[in-house]
Amino acid sequence: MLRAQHRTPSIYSQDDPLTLALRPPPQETDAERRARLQREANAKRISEKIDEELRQEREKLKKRKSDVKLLLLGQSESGKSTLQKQFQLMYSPGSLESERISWRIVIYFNVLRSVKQILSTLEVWGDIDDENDPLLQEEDSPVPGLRTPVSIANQPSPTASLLTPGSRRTSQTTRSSHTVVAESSPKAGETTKEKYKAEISYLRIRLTLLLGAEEHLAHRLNGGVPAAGSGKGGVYVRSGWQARAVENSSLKAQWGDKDRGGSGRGSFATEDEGMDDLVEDVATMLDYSEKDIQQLWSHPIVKSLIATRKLRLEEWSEFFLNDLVRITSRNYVPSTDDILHARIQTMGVAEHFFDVNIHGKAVTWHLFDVGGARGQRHSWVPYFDDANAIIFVAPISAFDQYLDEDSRTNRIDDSLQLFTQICSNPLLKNVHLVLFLNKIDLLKKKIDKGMKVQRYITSFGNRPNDFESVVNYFRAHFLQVHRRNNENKRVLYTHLTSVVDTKTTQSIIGNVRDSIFRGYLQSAALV
Ligand SMILES: Nc1nc2c(ncn2[C@@H]2O[C@H](COP(=O)(O)OP(=O)(O)OP(=O)(O)O)[C@@H](O)[C@H]2O)c(=O)[nH]1
Ligand SMILES: [Mg+2]
Repeated sequence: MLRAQHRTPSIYSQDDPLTLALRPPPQETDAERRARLQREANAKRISEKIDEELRQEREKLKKRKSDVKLLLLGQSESGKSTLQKQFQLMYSPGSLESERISWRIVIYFNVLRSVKQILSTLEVWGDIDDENDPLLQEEDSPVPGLRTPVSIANQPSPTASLLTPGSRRTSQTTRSSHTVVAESSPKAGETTKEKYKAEISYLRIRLTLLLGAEEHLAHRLNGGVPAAGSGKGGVYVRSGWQARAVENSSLKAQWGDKDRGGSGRGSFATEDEGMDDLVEDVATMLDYSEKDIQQLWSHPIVKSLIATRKLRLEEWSEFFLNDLVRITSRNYVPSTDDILHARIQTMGVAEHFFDVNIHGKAVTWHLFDVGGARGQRHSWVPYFDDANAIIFVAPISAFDQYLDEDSRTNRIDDSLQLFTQICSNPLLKNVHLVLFLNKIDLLKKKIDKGMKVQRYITSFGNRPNDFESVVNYFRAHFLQVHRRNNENKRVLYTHLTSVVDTKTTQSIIGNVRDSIFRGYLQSAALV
């Protein structure tokens, strides 16, 4: 049999070294030949698969070139993820809907953290002796953790601090306008403080078990991996956690959640049992503990500590603690407002896609929501070179706050420094730039409460301490940073925002979308 006749003719010359190398061995047996042909066929299939993948990748890349890439940048807690949720609500409401239930774990975690924070502050209060206790004496007194006020200086360079320390040390205390009122009179021989102490100890004991769950929730949210450089608490989530939680829930539903009754009160579900068991346990315990948390939250001592700013809860604590009956109810489903107020740090960079229809043209937008803590900022850079637009989010309510990562740095100072770096970065010089001066609702509240900007930022001087003057003052500093780092004469689009406010934020998003899209069409030379 002349098998050689059936060989595929070589495209290489007989002298070609490759042909020589690939030439079958001279004394090849039938079995060897079959094995060799099988190997060659396999290799060909793999090679074709790789070629196809490369082709698809090229196609994808080509397609992605025409997509809009929008980065949300800013320090931690500035409101980037909240803004991303508003985009999601506007352009992909179905996906937010499917994630809705998975937000329970974050909201429960936020509630438990707040309760824990209240109790740990009360522990310190309990140690103060009566004579020096301002809560019982109604005297003004300095607050622990006092910091030096800062002065916005005139030197916006990428590295220098934009806020330099002032000389005066100032108390952060405001005189309490609240009088401590006991709910019932002390028993014979008992002082008001003793009575309060007894009430708090009682609540502390009753809440011990519930608070034990906080650590488990944190562990679950973190995925068991502690985050370095992510600031206070270090509880963060990586991209796609909601989808994983939803997947987990539907798996549970599919399998009938057989062992639900197994984890008794007081023992938390272990990691292997899935996310639902833990969340359901916490939900049940919250339902049981609602009255105790309510009592703690409305306790005169807690109210007084808040009024005198000795207890400084997180911004979102009040939102949840004021609505405990609803949140602790057994059938609780987070509302959209709850989701917008829920707080969990972002780790790394989370990419979200939306198809945006504008003037009859559908364009895919990639929204990159980054972790803003100092230890996270290095992960932004790989996304700079093909970004089309940036929304820089700066919380201007933060004039009295300091970074969790560095308690000496005023948060407005940090925002100004970061904005300087973004404006002056050569990789970003052609990027469409939008500035959100965010958290204006909280700024209004602080000013209405009588907080003085000058107390924290000395260069504010004797300007009127009203909302408009404060906003103008901060806006002027951001505009100055932009002007001094604007060789390309690019426009800066500025908006005053409160991104938890859906109505106004969505109208601003529409505005931003149009301006980004105009720039995009021009650069893509489509108009
Ligand atoms: N009242 C109010 N709260 C806001 C506003 N913007 C954001 N928040 C809240 O501030 C908290 C922090 O917001 P996030 O969106 O998580 O902050 P982030 O910039 O993503 O923070 P990182 O992920 O750590 O970088 C959340 O509880 C939000 O609900 C606002 O304009 N007003
Ligand atoms: Mg975030």
